[in-house]
Amino acid sequence: MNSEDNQVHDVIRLIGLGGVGRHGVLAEERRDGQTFLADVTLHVDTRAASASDDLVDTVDYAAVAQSVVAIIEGEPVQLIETLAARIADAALAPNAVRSVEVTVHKPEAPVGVPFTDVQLTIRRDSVTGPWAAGDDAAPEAVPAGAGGAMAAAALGHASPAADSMSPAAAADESFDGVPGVPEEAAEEPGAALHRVPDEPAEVVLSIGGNVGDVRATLRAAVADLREVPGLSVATVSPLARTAAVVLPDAMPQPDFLNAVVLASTTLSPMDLLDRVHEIEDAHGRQRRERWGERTLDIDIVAYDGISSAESELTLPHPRANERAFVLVPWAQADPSAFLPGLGGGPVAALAETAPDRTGVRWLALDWLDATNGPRSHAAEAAPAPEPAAAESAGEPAPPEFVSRPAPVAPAESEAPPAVPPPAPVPPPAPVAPADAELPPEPEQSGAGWALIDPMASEASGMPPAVPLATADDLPEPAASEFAAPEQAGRESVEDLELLAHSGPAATDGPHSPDGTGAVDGEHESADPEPFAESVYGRPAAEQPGGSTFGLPPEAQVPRTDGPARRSAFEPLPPSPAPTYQAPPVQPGAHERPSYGQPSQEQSSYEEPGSEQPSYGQPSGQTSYGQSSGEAPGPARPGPTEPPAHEPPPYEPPAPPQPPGHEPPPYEPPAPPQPPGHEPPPYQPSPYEPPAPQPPTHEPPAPSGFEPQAPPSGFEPSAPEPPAAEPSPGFVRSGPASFPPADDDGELDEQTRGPGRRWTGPESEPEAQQQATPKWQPLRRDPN
Ligand SMILES: Nc1ncnc2c1ncn2[C@@H]1O[C@H](COP(=O)(O)OP(=O)(O)OP(=O)(O)O)[C@@H](O)[C@H]1O
Ligand SMILES: Nc1nc2c(c(=O)[nH]1)N=C(CO)CN2
Repeated sequence: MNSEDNQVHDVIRLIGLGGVGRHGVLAEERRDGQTFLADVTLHVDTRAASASDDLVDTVDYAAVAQSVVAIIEGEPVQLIETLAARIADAALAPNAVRSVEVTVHKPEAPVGVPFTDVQLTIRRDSVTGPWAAGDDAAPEAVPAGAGGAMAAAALGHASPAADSMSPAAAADESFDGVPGVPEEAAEEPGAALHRVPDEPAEVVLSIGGNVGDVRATLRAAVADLREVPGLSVATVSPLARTAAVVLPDAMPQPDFLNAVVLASTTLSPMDLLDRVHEIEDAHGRQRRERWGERTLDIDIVAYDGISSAESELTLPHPRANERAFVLVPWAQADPSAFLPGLGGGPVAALAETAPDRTGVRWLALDWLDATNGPRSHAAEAAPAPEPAAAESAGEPAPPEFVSRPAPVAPAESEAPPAVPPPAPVPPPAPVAPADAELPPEPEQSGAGWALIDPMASEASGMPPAVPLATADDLPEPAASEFAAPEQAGRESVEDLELLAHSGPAATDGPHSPDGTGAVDGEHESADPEPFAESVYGRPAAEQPGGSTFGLPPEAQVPRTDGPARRSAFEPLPPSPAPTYQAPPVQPGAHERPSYGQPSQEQSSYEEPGSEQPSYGQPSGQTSYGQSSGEAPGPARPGPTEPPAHEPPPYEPPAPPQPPGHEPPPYEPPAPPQPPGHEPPPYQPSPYEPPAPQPPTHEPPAPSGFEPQAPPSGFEPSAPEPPAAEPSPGFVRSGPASFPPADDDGELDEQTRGPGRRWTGPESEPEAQQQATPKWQPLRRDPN
């Protein structure tokens, strides 16, 4: 195959796709709507389809067209830039589409002078990621320095070298060739995929699933990966529960459990792909539909510096840069990780702007057993049958017995260990390095849970991350956990499984998107607070504070160490203010420039909740193109009323400050609102239950473990102004954690726990505005 073979000039054009949308900055635009049109050009290699005459070998343009119109008519956004980007994302979704050009027309824009049209054209590529919106010239040549140093990329680590490409190499990259692919790779397309590396190549794999006993499957998958000859697993990330990212107009799916595996390999990329497919198959993976429900999905996120646009193995994975369900756990495993390729960048920074970032509900440390136990082989793990798509989630797998939760097995290779960020950020390594002392066995210490702050309020001017509790706030585990750690572990696993199966509706109570995750009504009706109950092995009512010590489920991270290690929780940072006040609502305040990435919304009004990555589903239900005004499809039954004992917001006592403890890094406030832009009334998405009304309360004492610093290797692009009045704010975990209220709008004592008060936002939309997730690395107890 010569380089000519790699030049793809085929395009499918969809012209004049239109609808009435409510996009725009002005209230009238939101209220009245206007015509938007989109022209979409799909770059597709049609050779396979022309040979086979089969639709599966190309892109179904009708499906793309419908997705585009759904986006136009769907969730309002302010800017045509945003609209165009969403359309491009949808158009890029089909595997066959290599790149797209999208022109958005807004012929009725309130310009104030006679005009014919306003147009924005953007180009996006499935490999190289976004180009600058509105750049007419872009991208005949891929811009230099855009992160495409494939060969030089120190995969998995932020490094200047990894973010640079020689101008010559960049200039040689034609848009009509393979964007982002170095010249030598373009000359021999696919050749690199079959090449055995001279020395072990660093690879990043993402694993996930949402059917069956997912945690058990992922455990077994990790064990299987460890057994692959030529593959050496170095690090396994924490386990993340994530809202399913689904295709536009697709049925909602149960939440996923996701993790990332860092490894090194002497296998060629294609051989590695074959091995991971074997493991997928061994676990009952069926490929009925793209982005469908699955027992196990293993993607090769990156393979050293290899770049490939081949559809059978695209490297880096073309959507990894926008997937929080990959980026968040990856950043936890390696805070300095760097995703190579155009559209890549520091993984931690990408995670913070990923569209589905609020879909990451929690992270679990130490989710693997020490040896991966008897289920270390795929063959030994009875694959969960993948049910028909419509029924899959309705058949929860039987509870999986797990001998004990324990730390991740030791590293086996020289692949990159977790890199501790600079002080005062603690070593984030969520998994034990090879020579790490293993934490106490559960028999000695009892099962416990680490707490993190998955989503700190940015609008409040808080430090980037404020943990939620001190060790003292952790309840003692039930005696049975000490006596029968297996049982405790089993309960946790059941819970994880339940969560993965039942979706947010079952676990997040009334704040979950209605009907998206509840599969059969069984779990949520049987146990409206399964998380809290299963964590501690006793009813929530027996927990301090009447529930899981008041923490929202998203803020809880299961850990397998116990009370003996609790003292290792870091002291809290100094309180920026003596008392909490819920920060004032600042529309748009949740948006911020993130490590050099521009934030369009900063200077203009943004609708509450629009920071949500869900493309129409603000509750973390990421569904590209789902219209907020539409019914959520054939929703599965889910609870609509708040359970009586929804976990109240956590209000830990202020801990003593250690000498020399530095205050948390400064987090800037949101820019002021331009005058005259009143927020429109809040419109809950169809996936979102009615916002409960919490009472106004005095906030609790500040809590947290320690401040967070950005992962090493990158800095914010510009210094940010100080907050006028730094608010200690509250910590919340996204919309799903918003507390329920009684009929009178008050949290009752059972709900909030004795002596606890809600101090957070006064309304769900307010909470939405204040929620922007910032993930700080989980900390492993050094003891
Ligand atoms: N980086 C990659 N990792 C795994 N598979 C890939 C990759 N690039 C291309 N593929 C190809 O994609 C095909 C479909 O993969 P898979 O079923 O995992 O897709 P998916 O999980 O539904 O979607 P997505 O690729 O967006 O995660 C695979 O058979 C494989 O040949
Ligand atoms: N949360 C979540 N959503 C997804 C996932 C996944 O692993 N996690 N995988 C997909 C296709 O690979 C599509 N959507």
